Amino acid sequence: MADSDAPSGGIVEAPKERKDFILTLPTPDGSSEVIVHLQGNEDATQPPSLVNATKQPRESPTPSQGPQDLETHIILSTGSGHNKAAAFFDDVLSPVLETLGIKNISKHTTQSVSSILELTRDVFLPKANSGTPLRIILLSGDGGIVDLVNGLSSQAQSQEYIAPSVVLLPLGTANALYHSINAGKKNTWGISTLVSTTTKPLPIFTATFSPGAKLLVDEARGEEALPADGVLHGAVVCSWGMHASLVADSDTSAFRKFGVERFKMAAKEALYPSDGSAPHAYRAKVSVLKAGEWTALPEQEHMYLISTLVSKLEATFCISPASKPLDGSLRLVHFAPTSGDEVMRIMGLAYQGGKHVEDGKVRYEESDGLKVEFQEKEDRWRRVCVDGKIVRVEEGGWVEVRKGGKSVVDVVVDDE
Ligand SMILES: Nc1ncnc2c1ncn2[C@@H]1O[C@H](COP(=O)(O)OP(=O)(O)OP(=O)(O)O)[C@@H](O)[C@H]1O
Repeated sequence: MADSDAPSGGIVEAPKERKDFILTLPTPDGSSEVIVHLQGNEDATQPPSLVNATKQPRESPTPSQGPQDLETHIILSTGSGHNKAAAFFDDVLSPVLETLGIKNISKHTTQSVSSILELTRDVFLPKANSGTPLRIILLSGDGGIVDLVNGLSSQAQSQEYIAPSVVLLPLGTANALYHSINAGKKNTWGISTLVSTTTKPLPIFTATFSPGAKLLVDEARGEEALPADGVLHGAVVCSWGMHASLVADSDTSAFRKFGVERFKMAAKEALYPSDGSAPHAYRAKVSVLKAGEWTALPEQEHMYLISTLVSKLEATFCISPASKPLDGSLRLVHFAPTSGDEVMRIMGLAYQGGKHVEDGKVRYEESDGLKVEFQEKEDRWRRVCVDGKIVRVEEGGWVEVRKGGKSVVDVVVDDE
């Protein structure tokens, strides 16, 4: 999408150009290198295809430092994005791994919405707790990583706990974490990190909900209890107001097939109600935590409220330009109710490298936490988004977000 006329809600029209690119990866034993030739998709939001992967001896072999000795798992999240994880594995990843000589990988294919959480609790957590270093290659969107984080946080970690290393391959819709970690770099779809040995702890936040809050599942047809302590962990954003409503309203299989367009479609309905009324003004007492002190915002009504650990919500949608990859800072982005056109204008600035934060209507600041005490009667205005998951809070309830919490996974990043 042309930057200047981007609609709100995180929508990008893909550039219609095809670009080939070549990656050179050392084999884990250091003796050879693999030349991976990929053909970019015309639609840049869709994964590339493999032209070929060829191996050649290295001019000066380096001693083995690669990740070949680690127990490695691959997760294919078949419900993510355009449902391309399994095809990407077969057509691209599997031949590349084979040429690299990386074998003995356990492959897990999701069968349901809870597959990653169950796998994490049943397999990864016990291994990590017993001190086994794990490498997990994750083909999913942000939902996969948040399931890993919550699964690994579901019980106390042992003294021997070793945080699994996670290689992120962005096969979801928005892939906010991946695009934020790799901001300013060429999108290699994570292939460049397959043999990296550099890892960084993944910063997280905790969102604590008032009793009775429920996780909405199955296109909001069902609901599940939250963990007993009411805590969800996130690595991307916690939001309420317009952003959470757009994510929730467009999380149906009917909308999902449109990719990132789904947010735009939901935005039209939310910002221009068919009865001609103004967009909903979300009512709550909102407080911000800084240096141990809570301060209430002067506004009682809100439109947009996000607490974010990342800079980008999509490849080109920069919600927090001051956030640096994996720096652990939490930032608030907020504005009060306004017209649909104004929301479109402000959100359009986010596509211009995050210029919305310079707009007089937008509050943008670093904080240590956020508390929302809801003053809404209708359920639909009390929906909170944690990294794409939707939690409905009870009437009179609240959510409190705080940065920090024990990092339970390390993210594999490009070796320098
Ligand atoms: N086989 C499956 N059946 C049902 N649900 C699935 C299946 N595989 C994955 N899912 C669910 O689909 C959702 C995919 O979320 P994920 O965040 O990975 O992708 P996304 O929403 O397209 O991307 P993003 O969050 O980056 O926009 C998750 O809730 C996941 O549990």
